[in-house]
Amino acid sequence: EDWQERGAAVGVRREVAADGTVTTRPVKKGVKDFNFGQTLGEGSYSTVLAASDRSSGREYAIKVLDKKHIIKEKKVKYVNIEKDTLNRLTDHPGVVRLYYTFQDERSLYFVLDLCPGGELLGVLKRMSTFDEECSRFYGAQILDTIEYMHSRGVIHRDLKPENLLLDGNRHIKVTDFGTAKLLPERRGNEGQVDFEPDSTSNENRASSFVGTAEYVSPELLTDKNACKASDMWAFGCIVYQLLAGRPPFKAVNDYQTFQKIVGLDYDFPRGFPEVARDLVERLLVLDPQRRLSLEHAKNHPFFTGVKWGRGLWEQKAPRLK
Ligand SMILES: Nc1ncnc2c1ncn2[C@@H]1O[C@H](COP(=O)(O)OP(=O)(O)OP(=O)(O)O)[C@@H](O)[C@H]1O
Ligand SMILES: O=C(O)C[C@H](Cc1nc2cc(Cl)cc(Cl)c2[nH]1)c1ccc(Cl)cc1
Repeated sequence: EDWQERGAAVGVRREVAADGTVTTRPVKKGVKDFNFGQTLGEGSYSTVLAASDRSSGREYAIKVLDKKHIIKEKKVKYVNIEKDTLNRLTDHPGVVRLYYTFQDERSLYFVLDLCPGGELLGVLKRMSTFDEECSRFYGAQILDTIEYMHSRGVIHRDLKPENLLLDGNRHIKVTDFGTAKLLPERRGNEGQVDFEPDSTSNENRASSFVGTAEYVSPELLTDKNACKASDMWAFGCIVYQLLAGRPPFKAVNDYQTFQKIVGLDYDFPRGFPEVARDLVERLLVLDPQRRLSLEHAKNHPFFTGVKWGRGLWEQKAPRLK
């Protein structure tokens, strides 16, 4: 497919100044501004291609969505949520960056950070399990990014190793925000009690299921309400999976997996490090209000020695062993 044939379109360049102020300048970016390369992967409604900006030479991943398919599959809402969420999460190294969006008569385009390391899931499968040092490093980067997302009023709702990509330095980039929940943007979301019901109340909530069976929180299964603590549940499942090589709740089908979750039916393999076991046990708590908070998780002994903040993102990723 020759991507150059498409028309140019209006995109928005967002600039974040040193003091964090974000200015958006409309720049005319379109298909013609990029050289498209290999296909990096396919989603249900998307193709992701490597591409380079013809003027700067800079490399990106461009996610291309077919408009007809999006409309037919009733995914317009998800695409616009993904765009709005990525536009809210512009200044953290752990979130995949959205540089431009544009469209032409046939497709929508997201110009994103290129993550040449692929999915964390793929790396984990090749390694079978991560050792404690690697699990601590990746666990810390994921937790640091969850803290940032929550501070910006974003609940991801589908955290899982497939949605954790690795950049050129093998650092984490969280992606796939189409099913995120955006809390109303208020100054400083911290400490905000976010048990406010979802935009649609229970009875007329679209019963469309959010999330992926193995990582979905019990509260989403029982009262359909996701909250920030739901991301902490998924985080607990991910830490368990890094060290065990499989998620804690996995059965022959989704229904059986749900049964295991609501029954807290899981156990640790022999040799699972005690300090990590304690962290996971405090995260995989059925009552979201009794689940380990983000702050307490950061201070848990499993993360002893982690330099939180900028240092975490400037250090070399540990060799995968
Ligand atoms: N920024 C990126 N850099 C490199 N590869 C990427 C990037 N974003 C996505 N990919 C890869 O492209 C593939 C498709 O990703 P995409 O987000 O379009 O769909 P998906 O979310 O994986 O699938 P679905 O839409 O069914 O959930 C994925 O396998 C992912 O590994
Ligand atoms: O906010 C904007 O810039 C405008 C549009 C909004 C938008 N226009 C659409 C047209 C179609 Cl056919 C489908 C979707 Cl999901 C559409 N979303 C847009 C353009 C590009 C991308 Cl990647 C997302 C949304």
